[in-house]
Amino acid sequence: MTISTVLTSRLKDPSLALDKALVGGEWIARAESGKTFDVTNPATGEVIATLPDVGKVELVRAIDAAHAAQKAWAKKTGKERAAVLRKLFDLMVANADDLATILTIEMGKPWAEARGEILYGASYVEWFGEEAKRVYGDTIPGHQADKRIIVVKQPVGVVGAITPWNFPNAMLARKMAPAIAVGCTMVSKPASQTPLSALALALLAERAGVPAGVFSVVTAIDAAMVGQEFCANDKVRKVTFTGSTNVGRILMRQGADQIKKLGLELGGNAPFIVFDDADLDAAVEGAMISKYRNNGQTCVCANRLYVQSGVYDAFADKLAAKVAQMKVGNGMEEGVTTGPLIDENAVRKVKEHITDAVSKGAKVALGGEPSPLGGLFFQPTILSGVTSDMMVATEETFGPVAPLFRFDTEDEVIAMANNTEFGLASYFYSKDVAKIFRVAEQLEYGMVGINTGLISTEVAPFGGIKQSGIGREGSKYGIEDYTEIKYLCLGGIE
Ligand SMILES: NC(=O)C1=CN([C@@H]2O[C@H](COP(=O)(O)OP(=O)(O)OC[C@H]3O[C@@H](n4cnc5c(N)ncnc54)[C@H](OP(=O)(O)O)[C@@H]3O)[C@@H](O)[C@H]2O)C=CC1
Ligand SMILES: O=C(O)[C@H](O)CS(=O)(=O)O
Repeated sequence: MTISTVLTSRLKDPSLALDKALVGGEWIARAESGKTFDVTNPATGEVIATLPDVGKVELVRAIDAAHAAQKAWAKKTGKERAAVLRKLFDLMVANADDLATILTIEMGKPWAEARGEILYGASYVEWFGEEAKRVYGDTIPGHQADKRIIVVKQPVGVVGAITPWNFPNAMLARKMAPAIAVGCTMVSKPASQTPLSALALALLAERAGVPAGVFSVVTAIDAAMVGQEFCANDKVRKVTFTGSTNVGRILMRQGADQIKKLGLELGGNAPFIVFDDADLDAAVEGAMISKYRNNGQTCVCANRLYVQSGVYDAFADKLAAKVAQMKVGNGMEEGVTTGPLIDENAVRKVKEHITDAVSKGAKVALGGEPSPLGGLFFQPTILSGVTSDMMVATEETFGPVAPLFRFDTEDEVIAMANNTEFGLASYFYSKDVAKIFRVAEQLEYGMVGINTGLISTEVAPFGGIKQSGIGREGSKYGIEDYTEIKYLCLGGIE
C-alpha cells in the first residue's frame, strides 16, 4: 500500500513508517480481500497512509502463528525474555523522535506530548523487562506428612489485544510488554485511526529479537470481527482491551461462552475536587494537566471539577488565566499546546455537552466555540455554574471542557463525586492530613490523585472499578494478569 512523503520526509528513519500489517512474522502489503483503508492526519485532513484492511483469514493466520510460537517463547528463561525487552526499550528511546512524529501526524497530539507518550510506553517495556525475571511462585507446608506443595505461575498463552487511538503507542506497550515478558504471545489490533504507531512498535520489536509470530499487529476496519474472533477462538486465552465501556461490555458478552480471561481498561468520569484549604496554585496546575492533557482525550481526565465555595471564584479566575495561555494548532508546530480532536464525532460531543450545559443555566467562562482554525480544532473551554443535571456531569466529555461545580460540605462533594457508574481516576486537593485520609478512603475509584493531577506511571497499578474495567496494568500487579497459577501437590515423599 502507500505511505505519504508528508510523513516519511519528516523521519530520520523512514522505514519506521509502515504500510503493511504484521501477520505471524510476515509483513503483508495486501489483504487477500484486496480491501484497504486510509489513515488521515486530524490536523490537516490529509491521507498519510493507506493500509491493508485484513480480514478473518489473516487474523486467524496470526492467531495460529502466535499459538505455534508460544511454547518455544515460554521455554526461554525470564532472563532471555528480559534481554529482548531491554533491547526494545533501548530502540524505542533511540527512535523516540521519529515515533513521536508518526504519533503526532496520525493522532494529532502536540509533538512534545507525543514524545512523552513514547517514553511513557517505553517505561512499561523497561519495567516488565525487569519483572520478567521475578515471576515468583510459592512453596506451602504440606497438609500431610508425605505431601509437598509448590505453586508456580505460567503464561496464560495467546493474548488478543485491542487498543484505542488516544495513546496509540503507550496503550499497546502497556499490554505487549507484560504479555511477552512472562512468555505469552500476542495478536494486537490498533484503532484504525492510529495504526502506524503500533506498526512502528512491531518493527522495533522484531529488530529487538522478538521471534516471528510472538507479536502480530493486524490492521483492520472491522473491529467487531476481530473482537468476535478473539472471543470465539479457543487458541486465544485472554482478551485485553482499552477503550469505551460499551465495547468492553460487548467483549464480556462475547467472551462468556468460553469464560474468556479479560483485561478491561474502560471509560472514566473523574471528579477533581478543590477544598477551601487547598494550595490553589497547585490545584490550578493539577487541573491543567488532568483536564487538558491530550486535549482532554484521556480516560483519566478530570471530567467534573468540584470547587468549595470559599475558593470557587479565586480558583475559576486562576484557571481561566492559565487556560487563556494555551495555543491551539497543528501538533507539529513549535509552541502548540493543544492539537485537533480526533474526529467529527468528538467535536460533535464537545459541542453537545456545552450546548446542553448552557441551556440548563451554565455560563461559558472561556472558549466554548470551535477554533477559528476550523476543522477538528476546538477552543479550550471553562464552564461555570454547572449542576448535576447537565450531561457533563454524567457523560465523559473526552474533550477540552472544564465544567466547574460549586460545593459547600465534604459529605456533599463525596456523594456527588461517587454518583457515577464509573470508577477509574479521581483527584482532590487539600492540606489537611485527616481530611486526605477521610476523602481518599471514601472515593469509589481505582486511583486517587492527592495534590497532583498526573498519576499515570508504570510503577503503579492503573485501572478502575465499577464500569471502568477489570484488572490492572503496570506495576507488580500488572504482570499477574498475564499468568495462571498452578498448584503442584507431590505425594509419597516419605
Ligand atoms: N481506561 C482506559 O485506559 C481508557 C479508556 N478509554 C475510553 O474509550 C473511549 C474513547 O476511546 P475510543 O477509541 O473511541 O473507544 P472505542 O471503544 O470505540 O475503540 C477502542 C478500540 O476498540 C475497537 N472497537 C470498536 N468497536 C469494537 C467492537 N465491537 N469489538 C471489538 N473492538 C471494537 C476500536 O477499533 P476502531 O477504532 O478501529 O473502530 C478501537 O481499536 C472513552 O470512553 C475512553 O474513556 C480510552 C482510552 C483508555
Ligand atoms: O488511554 C488513556 O487514557 C490512558 O490510560 C491515560 S494515561 O495512562 O496516559 O494516563
